[in-house]
Amino acid sequence: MALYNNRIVVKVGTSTLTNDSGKSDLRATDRLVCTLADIQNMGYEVILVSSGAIAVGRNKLNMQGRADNNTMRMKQAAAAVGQCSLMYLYDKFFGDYDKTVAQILLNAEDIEQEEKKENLTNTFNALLEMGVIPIVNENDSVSYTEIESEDRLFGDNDMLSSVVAVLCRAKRLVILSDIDGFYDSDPRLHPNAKLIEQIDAIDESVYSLAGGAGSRRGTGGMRTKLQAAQLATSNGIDTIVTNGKRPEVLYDIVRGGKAGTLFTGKL
Ligand SMILES: Nc1ncnc2c1ncn2[C@@H]1O[C@H](COP(=O)(O)OP(=O)(O)O)[C@@H](O)[C@H]1O
Ligand SMILES: N[C@@H](CCC(=O)OP(=O)(O)O)C(=O)O
Repeated sequence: MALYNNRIVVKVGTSTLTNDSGKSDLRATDRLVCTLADIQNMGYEVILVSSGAIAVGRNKLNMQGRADNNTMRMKQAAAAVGQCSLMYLYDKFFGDYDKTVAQILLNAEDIEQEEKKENLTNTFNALLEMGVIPIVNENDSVSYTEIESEDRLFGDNDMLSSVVAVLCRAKRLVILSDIDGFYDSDPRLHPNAKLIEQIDAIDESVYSLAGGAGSRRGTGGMRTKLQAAQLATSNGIDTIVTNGKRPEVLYDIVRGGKAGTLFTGKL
């Protein structure tokens, strides 16, 4: 089935939305929101997949010092609180640019069942038709796949964003990270690492260049981004990994320009 040429899915990670002390990075969030609102004004349909619920919730609950900080129940509790705060912030910032947002929380089962999948697609399409910006996250409080595991198909918001892009038949998926793109080795460990501008086939040799998460706040690292890119590109969706600290590159990206690393879509 054909892709929607003007539809774009943007995924943003915790490391872009929060600072080193775990608090919301308001300037980064506002700049991202402004760019997305502007892109929508230019005639594009925008879906945002946003992480950050656990980090924001932990901060709000002052959980940093707790010994049980990392237990599943505490992470899920933090997500329940943080998801509220995150959406409050998005609603407020997008509202400043005259935009309406919607919250969609998903689990793997929601995509696996044909009927649920169809309902979900209809909801996305109806929202986009009305000019609403859907904001998606995994429903962390009832499912722990992405909190717990980096290897599951649905195990990370990188993968979730790819699943959403396929479901909504978006032309492009942009994964905003805390780094400029995909390098020939992890730049945090190898300072001479070189950015790869374009990858046309994601095979074992590409996977062998990817390492794990860079910050305490990020999860998955480049490996989950490659898995996400593999699913999206095999459905014809161009996938771009670039730095969330410069959301303005999205203006170029929607027009087909280069930024970060492009994984070319093919059917
Ligand atoms: N080949 C690679 N190229 C770029 N970054 C890599 C590579 N291998 C591992 N990484 C790490 O992946 C991190 C980005 O992923 P992650 O920590 O999950 O953050 P986020 O979810 O915010 O994108 C980078 O900061 C980097 O340290
Ligand atoms: N669903 C979790 C995020 C999990 C995740 O994939 O995080 P990240 O690596 O920052 O994109 C949350 O909202 O905290």
